[in-house]
Amino acid sequence: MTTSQPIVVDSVSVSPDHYIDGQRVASASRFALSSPIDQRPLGQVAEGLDAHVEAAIVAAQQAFAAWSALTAAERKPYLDRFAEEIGRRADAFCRLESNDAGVLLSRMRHGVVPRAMLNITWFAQHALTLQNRPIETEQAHHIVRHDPAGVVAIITPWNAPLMLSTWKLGPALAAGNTCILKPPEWAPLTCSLLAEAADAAGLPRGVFNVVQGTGATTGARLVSDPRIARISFTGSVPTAKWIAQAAGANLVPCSLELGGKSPFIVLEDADLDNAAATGALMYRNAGQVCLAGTRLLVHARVADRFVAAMRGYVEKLAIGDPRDEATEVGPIIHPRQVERVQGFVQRAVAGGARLLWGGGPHPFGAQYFQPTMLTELRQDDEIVQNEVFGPVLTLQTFGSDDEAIRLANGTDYGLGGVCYGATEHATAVAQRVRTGFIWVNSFGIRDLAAPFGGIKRSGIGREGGDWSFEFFCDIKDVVVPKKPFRASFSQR
Ligand SMILES: NC(=O)C1=CN([C@@H]2O[C@H](COP(=O)(O)OP(=O)(O)OC[C@H]3O[C@@H](n4cnc5c(N)ncnc54)[C@H](O)[C@@H]3O)[C@@H](O)[C@H]2O)C=CC1
Ligand SMILES: O=Cc1ccc(S(=O)(=O)O)cc1
Repeated sequence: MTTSQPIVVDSVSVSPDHYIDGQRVASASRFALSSPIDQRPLGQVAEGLDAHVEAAIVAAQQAFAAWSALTAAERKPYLDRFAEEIGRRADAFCRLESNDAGVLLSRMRHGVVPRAMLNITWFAQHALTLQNRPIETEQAHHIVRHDPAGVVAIITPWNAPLMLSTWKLGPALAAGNTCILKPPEWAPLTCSLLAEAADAAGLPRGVFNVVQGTGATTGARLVSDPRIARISFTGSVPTAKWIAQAAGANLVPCSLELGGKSPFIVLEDADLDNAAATGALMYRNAGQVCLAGTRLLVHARVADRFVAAMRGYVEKLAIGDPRDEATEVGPIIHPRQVERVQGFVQRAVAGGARLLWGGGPHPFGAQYFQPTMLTELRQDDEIVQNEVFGPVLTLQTFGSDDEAIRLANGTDYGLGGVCYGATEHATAVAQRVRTGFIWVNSFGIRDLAAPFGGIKRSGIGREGGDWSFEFFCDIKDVVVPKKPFRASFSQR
């Protein structure tokens, strides 16, 4: 089948086809893509059928022999070139993701594209440290090897497709695996451009493959295949449960980075203005950020002052077209998500919650929603317990540290958290919150060497630094005795 006409978005062209074994592959079946900015149609994207998934697995298996045989040092120049080719296309990446996912163009430029490049180069560099970690004991010399696992399936969500795909691809490829990326169907374009960058960088064919398609068909087929050695998934809890079952059927390790309902604690001794400014940041990406602190827990004695300060910041937020440099909050990804967000708010209000601000659609357009804050809530309310994944926060008050921690830990999620207060006090409270990470008097400080991931319903496993490689590698201990070994049944 001949390749398809490119999709052209804001003068940027990108292929809507798969990328398998170094070739663009069209599909007889396609799905429609539209922009969250203004609901205009962007084009038709290839839907991965069984034959495409099969071809990608075969290509990745064939490429594995040569790619895995290279040393990390030999793979590094390929990956550095891959990052360079991403950088060369920076403007195109920014425009595509702003148009298909609704991410701010300014954030793409200053945050996401540099981070995507670092996701590739940092892990290529870190891989060099893996093969030289002997363990010496009196008895033996242990050579601890990090061997590539095989063909890796990478499944990513729509809220940060470029960042999250490269966050997985970087370590997976640096470890010597070959990869099949299944991009999010609501925002598939930057993943397609990644294939172009990989191609230009000269990554050997089959090392990196992209199979577009919906989750229930293409994604499900991919993760159910026993030839897949690892599944790395970021997305929702229901999908994670499905994937974990498919992985379990084949005994394939899977890494699951899921949603959150992270507490944002404001202690009585907090710098309230700073805390309020950070609070307003939780509306970034229209609240479609897994790690946002969406449950404001504020000491009762400072709650009024905190709310007044935060209201001041929220009222100034510029809501609009994400391509406009001045915009701070863009659209919600899909009409279905807008409905979902509105439903959460309506049910909360019907159940007795009070709106502090927002609560409905924003006049800028059909997929824009007002930054919203609800209060007068019970801990078991739906809106307190469930991830909205939209610009909707809740506010509860507390009277003691113990109560703050009880509320903070009182959901099934455990991804992140934020704690504002006098540094020593806030640090002590933060350490009692049961999550995978928590920021003290700050938000969003990240280092690729640090572990990232959640507990409870927020996921299984950690990404970042050594943790990524522990997942993507088969770790092997080669034990070489220091003294001549002689078999004996009495040996301990
Ligand atoms: N912990 C983290 O780092 C992050 C978590 N998320 C979570 O992701 C969710 C939003 O993303 P969505 O795209 O709505 O999630 P989703 O779970 O519906 O989809 C995520 C990806 O999984 C694919 N998929 C769906 N069903 C599948 C199946 N049966 N087999 C294989 N693949 C399948 C989709 O096509 C998509 O590529 C939110 O709940 C959010 O919290 C989002 C970003 C980061
Ligand atoms: O929404 C998911 C998400 C967003 C950001 C990051 S990171 O902190 O930049 O690594 C991870 C996951």
